[in-house]
Amino acid sequence: MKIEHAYTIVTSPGRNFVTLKIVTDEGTYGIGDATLNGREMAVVAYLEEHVIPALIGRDPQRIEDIWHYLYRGAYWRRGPVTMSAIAAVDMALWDIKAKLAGMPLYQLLGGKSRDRVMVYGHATGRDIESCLEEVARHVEQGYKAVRVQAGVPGIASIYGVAKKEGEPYEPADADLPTEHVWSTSKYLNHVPKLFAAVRERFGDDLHVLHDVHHRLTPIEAARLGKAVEPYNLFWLEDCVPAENQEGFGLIRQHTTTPLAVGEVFNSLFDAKTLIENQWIDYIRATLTHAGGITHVRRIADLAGLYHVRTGFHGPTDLSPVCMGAAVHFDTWVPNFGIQEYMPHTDETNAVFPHDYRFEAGHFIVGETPGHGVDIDEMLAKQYPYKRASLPVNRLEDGTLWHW
Ligand SMILES: O=C(O)[C@@H](O)[C@H](O)[C@H](O)CO
Ligand SMILES: [Mg+2]
Repeated sequence: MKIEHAYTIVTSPGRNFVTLKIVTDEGTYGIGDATLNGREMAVVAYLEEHVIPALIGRDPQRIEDIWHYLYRGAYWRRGPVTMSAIAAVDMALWDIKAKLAGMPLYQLLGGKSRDRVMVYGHATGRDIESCLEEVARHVEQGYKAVRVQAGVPGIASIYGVAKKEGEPYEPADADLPTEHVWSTSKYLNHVPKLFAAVRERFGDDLHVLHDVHHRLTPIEAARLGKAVEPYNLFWLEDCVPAENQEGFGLIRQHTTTPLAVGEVFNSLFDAKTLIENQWIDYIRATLTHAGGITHVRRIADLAGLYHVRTGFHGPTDLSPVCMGAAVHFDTWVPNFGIQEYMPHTDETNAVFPHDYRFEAGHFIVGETPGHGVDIDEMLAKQYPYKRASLPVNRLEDGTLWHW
């Protein structure tokens, strides 16, 4: 069996998605998600110019060999563009292998470790009261876990909170990056009040999460972790940027609030020190950005040795292809923690028909052979690419510098 052709499909049914399709000489095909929010076309060029020509004629069943061929063959190791491109190939090849076996992907990985996977949704609001209403709406929909992000008095707009009341939070900006003004002191004073209000209204059982979006220093994050301890967070996410991994060691000395990190990681080596030192509790690397199933499986295995569980990134800026593959992975992986879930728009769901489903705060994996997600290429053509970016923060005096 040979890879006969492969190509990328760029579509924007509400936001941009990049999909790689690999077709074998026997007619079986697989698809992989290659979406890198705000840098989409860099991955398209990487795939089209460098990866696809090297795939033609190879045996699609040799997933492990192709992974190492692409990783080592690039010479320039790691990086989000490279690893997203490799991930898309890997996801498509696992899709093909599972289709050839006539099995849903989770069966190839080792079968079910659980019947359903818990997800968390996003509640955001301009202020505490409107945020609590959004939490209530999620609870009514059956969610057992909710990420809670509210506006802060004195900060005009905050990344992570919906720009318009009642609309879902959209991570990307149209066109070029917007700039936000950030006040660490106002934020740190406000977050404990938000979680006090959440516990007061919803009681002890609801799992609550919070994302800091890399905006604090280690000692500031330590203070926040301590301050929210009474409210028993499921996790505190990306409380500091993770390039300085020892920063997590400092945070750890001060708080028992569980820590999650890794949505911007693209390899095992970004997570290795954090895991081996038991400085984190949840690893958020995604299949799409960290080299696909073949590589994320290695991260999960290392994590399992140190009691670190998975909590994969699952925003709207990853396509249903990634979500579908992730639900199979989550159903199998022994050290599963939770899965993030931001529902896609109806337009996106129509372009990417899929068989995973949401039920009572969980995802239920499908039984279709492969990862269970397809793409309607005719429909995809109706939504041309639009440039998008992620915003930046400045401190109140205009300073952009912030590790
Ligand atoms: O809030 C989150 O963790 C996500 O919205 C990420 O910021 C986004 O997916 C980046 O592309
Ligand atoms: Mg995040």
